[in-house]
Amino acid sequence: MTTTCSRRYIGLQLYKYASCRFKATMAAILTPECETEHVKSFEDIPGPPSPPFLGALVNHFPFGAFHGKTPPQIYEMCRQKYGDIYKERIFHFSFVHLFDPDDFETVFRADGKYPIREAFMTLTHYNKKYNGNVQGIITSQNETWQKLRSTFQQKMLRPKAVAAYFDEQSKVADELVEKISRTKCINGIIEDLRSDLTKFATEGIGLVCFNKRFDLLLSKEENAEARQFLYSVRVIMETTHNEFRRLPFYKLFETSSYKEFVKAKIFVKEMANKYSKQALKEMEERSKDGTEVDGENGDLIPYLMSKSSLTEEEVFKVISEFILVGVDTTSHHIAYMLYLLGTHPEVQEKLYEEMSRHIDNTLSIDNLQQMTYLKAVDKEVHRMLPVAGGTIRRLTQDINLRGYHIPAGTTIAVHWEQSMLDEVNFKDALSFKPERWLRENADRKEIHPFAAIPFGVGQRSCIGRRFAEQETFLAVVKILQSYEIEYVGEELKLDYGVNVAPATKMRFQFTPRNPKD
Ligand code: HEM
Repeated sequence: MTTTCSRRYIGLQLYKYASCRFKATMAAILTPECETEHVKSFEDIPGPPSPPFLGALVNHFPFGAFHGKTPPQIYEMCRQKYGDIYKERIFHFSFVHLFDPDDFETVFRADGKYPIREAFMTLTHYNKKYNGNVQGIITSQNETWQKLRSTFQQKMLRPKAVAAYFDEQSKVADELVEKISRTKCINGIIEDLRSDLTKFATEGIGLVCFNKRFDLLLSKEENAEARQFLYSVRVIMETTHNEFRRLPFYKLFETSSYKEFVKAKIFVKEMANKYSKQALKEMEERSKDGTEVDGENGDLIPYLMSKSSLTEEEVFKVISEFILVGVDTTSHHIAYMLYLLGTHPEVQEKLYEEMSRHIDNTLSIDNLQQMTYLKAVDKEVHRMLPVAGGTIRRLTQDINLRGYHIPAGTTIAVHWEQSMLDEVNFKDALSFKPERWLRENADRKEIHPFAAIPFGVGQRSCIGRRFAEQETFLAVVKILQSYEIEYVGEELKLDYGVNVAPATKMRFQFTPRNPKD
């Protein structure tokens, strides 16, 4: 009885909290007319000099204030100077930069029916020019985006659909462990784990997209297609990043870097098409045996190609996007998790103890679900070393932020990388403390729900999240089952491209838990 009452009480408090927040947010979105006179204009928002035409881009030129600085250094510099909101103009686009979780909440709640995120401009342009303007989930907007998103989401975010890949992903994780045991030198050291983690994540995407293995981890034969594929992904990501802060000459004529991009894109597209068709053929075989194809038995893509209202071109497009955004994100995140575990032996030991308590012989989905410390470690890794430092939204309606009027059409940059390391939001923010995420920790309630959102929020948040989590958990748990790990490389440096990548070699020492290994 007491428990029921206290649950009701907590429920009521949560409801009050949520409705208060909602009212406050709505007030920020829709300011009554009588209050608008106190609202400052968009022009009043402070920010770095943005001279005509090039705008704030000039700050990145040699002798400019931002030259040679990393994006987080630039954001921090501007934040110190202008506060928790500042604006800059690049060409004719205005960007408003935000750092406070309350403001993130206002922006995401104003997302509307079709949240707009205009990133990957080179890809959008490529699709217009070379792909009959068929865009994927990442590059499309409005109704087109909604149609793609809702069709894929129905299957990709369902636990059952993700669980269907567990056994195969588990085998890939075993191969990663085997690869580590074959590669490590006599003293257990692997000089750089990054390429094996990329191969591991590529296998993961191969499974999700085509139910196919590329055999990249253990095969002794050189796989030329895979090599070309990995190279192409790199070219696409690098060009996408580099072109973002350049004049978009590629729209007028094909610059040499854009030509490379197109070549790489065509390669990925052809590969995606080839394997999608193979997967479809296999599905047809399975259907003949009477096996049901429902998109939840590891047959997601063939299902979408044959049973959804999407065209083959649309499905292929989305698949090639998954390949682009699903490999580096997951592999970098696993690298960061191993890095933080490898530099915090006490956390590693606590995680290993939890694993020993939950896993008997073979690792199952239920085991993973029960491991609360593993999930806390994962969250804390995302907080300290996020693969994506933030996201952007183009406002679909006017809002007020921090007393300023922000008109619809403005692009907002939400910098959660800064909010996640801010002492205001997290006690002892620069320390790796997974315990802060445990339910029994009273401080957890103090964490603002929008302060750490590494997969984004709302309808436009990451659609591959569950796959990425399952893959990460499998890799880390299986490695720790066999080895105690220590990071023995140089101080970690980061490379800020489309994703935040480890720029230093990921050098680890693997000490077998069982001395015979
Ligand atoms: C650790 C791994 C990953 C991280 C941290 C991550 C993070 C993100 C973030 C921050 C966004 C933007 C969210 C927003 O704007 O609100 C996003 C979008 C997206 N992600 Fe991921 N992601 C990961 C793995 C994956 C994987 C494995 C896939 C594919 C299987 C994937 C597919 C996508 C897609 C398609 C979108 C665009 C969604 C849309 O626009 O509707 N991601 N991801």
